[in-house]
Amino acid sequence: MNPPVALTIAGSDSGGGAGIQADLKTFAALRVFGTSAITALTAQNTLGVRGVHAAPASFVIAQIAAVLDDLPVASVKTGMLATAATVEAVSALAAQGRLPNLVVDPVMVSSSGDRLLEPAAENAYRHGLFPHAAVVTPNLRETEVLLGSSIRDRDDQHAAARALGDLGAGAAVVKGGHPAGNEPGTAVDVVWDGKETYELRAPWVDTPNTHGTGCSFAAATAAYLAHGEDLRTALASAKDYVTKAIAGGARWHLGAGHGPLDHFGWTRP
Ligand SMILES: Nc1ncnc2c1ncn2[C@@H]1O[C@H](COP(=O)(O)OP(=O)(O)O)[C@@H](O)[C@H]1O
Ligand SMILES: Cc1ncc(COP(=O)(O)O)c(N)n1
Repeated sequence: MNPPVALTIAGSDSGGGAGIQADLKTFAALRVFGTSAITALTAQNTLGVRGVHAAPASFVIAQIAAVLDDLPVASVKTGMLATAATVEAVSALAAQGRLPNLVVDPVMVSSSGDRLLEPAAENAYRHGLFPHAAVVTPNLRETEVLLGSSIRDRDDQHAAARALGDLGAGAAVVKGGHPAGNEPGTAVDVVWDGKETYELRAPWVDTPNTHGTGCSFAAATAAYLAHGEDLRTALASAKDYVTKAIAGGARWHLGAGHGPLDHFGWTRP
């Protein structure tokens, strides 16, 4: 029997914690056959990004087309798209309806603080890609950049999720994995589902090992959509999966910086 197939369009993290590597591990852990189109190589580890080498947008599209022309892709996730040209080219494919169940994680900056997106690409996200997404999943900082407003508390986080929805995505999640928006002890993400906002809540895990949390949450959402779950269920399942992977990663020490997550439950007691 065939497994469901998902496609990730993202950057490579040589350190194995985020990007394409996190996405393919997440897909495999959730029993989805993963395919990939690589937008950029990064020379990266848990401490930071040493270099970025972006692929030409035309070759990103060539990879996507090769996958779509042959395999039954049920959902698509975008991560680091690196350049405005790539955001625009992927948006054009999405506009043709070729990217089903599209989860857009608008990666801009790594957890180590390094830029992963040309500033010129921000507008292409707002007006090009977002209108074709089933769901967009920015973190607090990315949301502030995209909306040009600051998020100081939970009310702001709810208003921001709604404002992102106004840009045309089917749904929006403002992830709260960064302390500013969090009540102590809880990781709160706010979802706008097209009608109302609600919260995804999970226990806060006290750990430096959060490299790849956003990638893994978005990839898990795409994986559950590929399994046929509706969006609300897929987001709840993805939140549960990423929380467990973070809790697992808190039990190991890989690298001297922000370490990776435990995608396969290897550290489970
Ligand atoms: N230390 C943590 N404990 C529990 N959940 C976390 C923690 N850090 C992040 N999360 C969760 O991981 C997911 C990814 O969020 P976030 O880290 O904000 O994304 P990004 O990696 O894009 O910055 C969200 O569901 C968020 O609430
Ligand atoms: C290639 C690549 N893509 C994405 C991220 C963001 O990582 P995070 O999920 O921690 O925000 C990263 N550091 N590197």
